[in-house]
Amino acid sequence: MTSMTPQSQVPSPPSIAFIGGGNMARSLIAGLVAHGMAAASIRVAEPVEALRSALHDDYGVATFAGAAEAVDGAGTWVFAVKPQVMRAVCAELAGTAQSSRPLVVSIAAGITSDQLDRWLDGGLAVVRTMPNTPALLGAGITGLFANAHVDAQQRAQAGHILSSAGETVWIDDETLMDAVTAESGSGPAYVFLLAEAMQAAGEAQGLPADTARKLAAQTILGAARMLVESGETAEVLRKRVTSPGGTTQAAIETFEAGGFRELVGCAITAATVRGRELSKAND
Ligand SMILES: NC(=O)C1=CN([C@@H]2O[C@H](COP(=O)(O)OP(=O)(O)OC[C@H]3O[C@@H](n4cnc5c(N)ncnc54)[C@H](OP(=O)(O)O)[C@@H]3O)[C@@H](O)[C@H]2O)C=CC1
Ligand SMILES: O=C(O)[C@@H]1CCC=N1
Repeated sequence: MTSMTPQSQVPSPPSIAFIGGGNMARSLIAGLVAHGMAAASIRVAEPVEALRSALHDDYGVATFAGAAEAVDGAGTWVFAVKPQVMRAVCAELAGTAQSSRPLVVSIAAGITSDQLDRWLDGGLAVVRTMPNTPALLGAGITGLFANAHVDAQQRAQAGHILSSAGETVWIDDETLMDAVTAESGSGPAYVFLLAEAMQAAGEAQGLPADTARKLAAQTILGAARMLVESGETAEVLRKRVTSPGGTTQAAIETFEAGGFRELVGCAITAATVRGRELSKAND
C-alpha cells in the first residue's frame, strides 16, 4: 500500500533554514532566490508576523513562528538573530543539532564559532560569517571563517550561500573577524554618514536638498566603481582628483588637519572592540 504525504509537508532537500527573518536574512534570501535557489528549499523562523508575511509574499519561502519547526529537515542552518539572543536560540535547538548534524552558518557580530559550537553541544561544522547590507543588491562582501569540523563540501555550501549576496573572502584567523565586522560589516553606515555630511554641507553652501542628495549619492557610487573597476589604489585615484592649488587640495588639507584618518582609525577600533565585547557579554 502506498501512503501519500500532502505536498505542503514535504521539505525539498537540501533545504536551508534561516533562524531570524530580519534585515540581513531578508537580504540573503533575496540573493539566493535571485540566483535561482528554489523558494521551496528555504525555511525561515521569525517571531514577527509582519516579517513572516512579507518574506512569504515577496519570495515564496516557507515561514514559521518557531525555530524548531523551521530547522526540521534542513541541512544548513543560518543563524541571523541578534548576538544578544544567540545563546538562548542555540539552547533551544541543541538537541536537534546533535541529532541532525547540520552545517551551522552564523552572521552574528562578535559571536565566535567556539561559542556557537559549545551552545549547540559541540562537534558541529560552523562557519562564522560577516556580510553587509549591500547584500540586498547582490553588491555586498562577506568575510567567512570555517571551524575545524567544516569539510570541503560544507565550505562550498557556505560560500555559495554568501556569494549570492556579493563577493566573499575567507579569513583563516578567526580573531580577525571582529576587524572584518568593523570595516565591512559596519562599513556601509560610515559611507552613509559621509553622504549625510556631504549633503548637509552642500545644502549649507546653498544647493537645493534634492540636488545635494543626488550629488552626494552619485559621487559615492562613481568613486566606488572607480575603486573596484580601475585597478588603481585609492591613493592614486585621490591624487588624480587633487589638482595642485585647487579646490580638492583645500578640502583634503582640511580633512587631514582635522585628524580624519585618525578618527576613522579610532572608529574602526571602537567597532572591533565592541565585537569582542559582544562575544564576552553574551557568553
Ligand atoms: N544589519 C546589518 O548591517 C548586519 C547585521 N549582521 C548581523 O545579523 C544579525 C541580524 O541582524 P539584523 O538582520 O540587522 O537584525 P534584525 O533585528 O532585523 O533581525 C533579527 C530577527 O530575528 C528575530 N528573532 C529574535 N529571536 C528569534 C528566535 N528565537 N527565532 C527566530 N527569530 C528570532 C527578531 O525578532 P524580534 O525583533 O522580535 O526580536 C528579528 O526580527 C545580527 O546578529 C547582526 O550582528 C551582520 C552583518 C550586517
Ligand atoms: O551594528 C552591528 O552590530 C551589525 C553588525 C555589522 C553591521 N551591523
